[in-house]
Amino acid sequence: MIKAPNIILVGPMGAGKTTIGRLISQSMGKEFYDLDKVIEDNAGADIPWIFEREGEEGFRRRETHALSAIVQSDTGDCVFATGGGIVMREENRDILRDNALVVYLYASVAQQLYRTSKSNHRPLLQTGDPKAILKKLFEVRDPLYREVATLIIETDARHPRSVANRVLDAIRRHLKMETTVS
Ligand SMILES: Nc1ncnc2c1ncn2[C@@H]1O[C@H](COP(=O)(O)OP(=O)(O)O)[C@@H](O)[C@H]1O
Ligand SMILES: O=C(O)C1=C[C@@H](OP(=O)(O)O)[C@@H](O)[C@H](O)C1
Ligand SMILES: [Mg+2]
Repeated sequence: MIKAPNIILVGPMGAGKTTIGRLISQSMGKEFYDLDKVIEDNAGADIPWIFEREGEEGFRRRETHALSAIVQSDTGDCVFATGGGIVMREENRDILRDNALVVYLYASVAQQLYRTSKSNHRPLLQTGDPKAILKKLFEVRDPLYREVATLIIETDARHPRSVANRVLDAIRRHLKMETTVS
């Protein structure tokens, strides 16, 4: 069995990072960590509260601290789901590139909008037109997701299980290629 590195999922809000991360961790028999949950556990408060009391800057500081603490200190290889803004800081992008096999879950803005429409747990989408906000974020972040990605998986028009299977197949192909080349 080829020892897989940490698998880290990146992508916009609603791409399915939390959902798919849990599914692939079960299939791979690995621990699953959702970085947003780690941040909330560390803070003893939920993300809307952190944004409210410490601003987005305070949340980003917590996000970088959680990422570096959990990814670099981790002993076994795990599956991590990150928050959609993880790629905004260069130091986060360096940590991702240096410590993981990064999977970019691509979703169109239409799908992002549809999949986030029922949740009010995303502060960035509570203050204005969510479609316009998601579009603007996507223009800035899509190139950054591609910069750190080892693999890119399309999620539109695919059920979570189908996306998870495609992620697993792509990881297996990548790791096999790596061992044959090295
Ligand atoms: N491939 C998919 N097809 C349909 N719905 C999805 C898909 N992936 C995730 N979802 C749904 O979209 C919502 C957001 O998923 P989530 O995993 O929280 O995304 P993220 O962590 O990337 O923001 C959830 O209700 C989830 O069930
Ligand atoms: O895109 C972003 O900046 C954010 C995405 C959220 O995670 P999900 O991508 O899991 O919704 C969460 O980290 C926070 O609300 C900020
Ligand atoms: Mg999530």
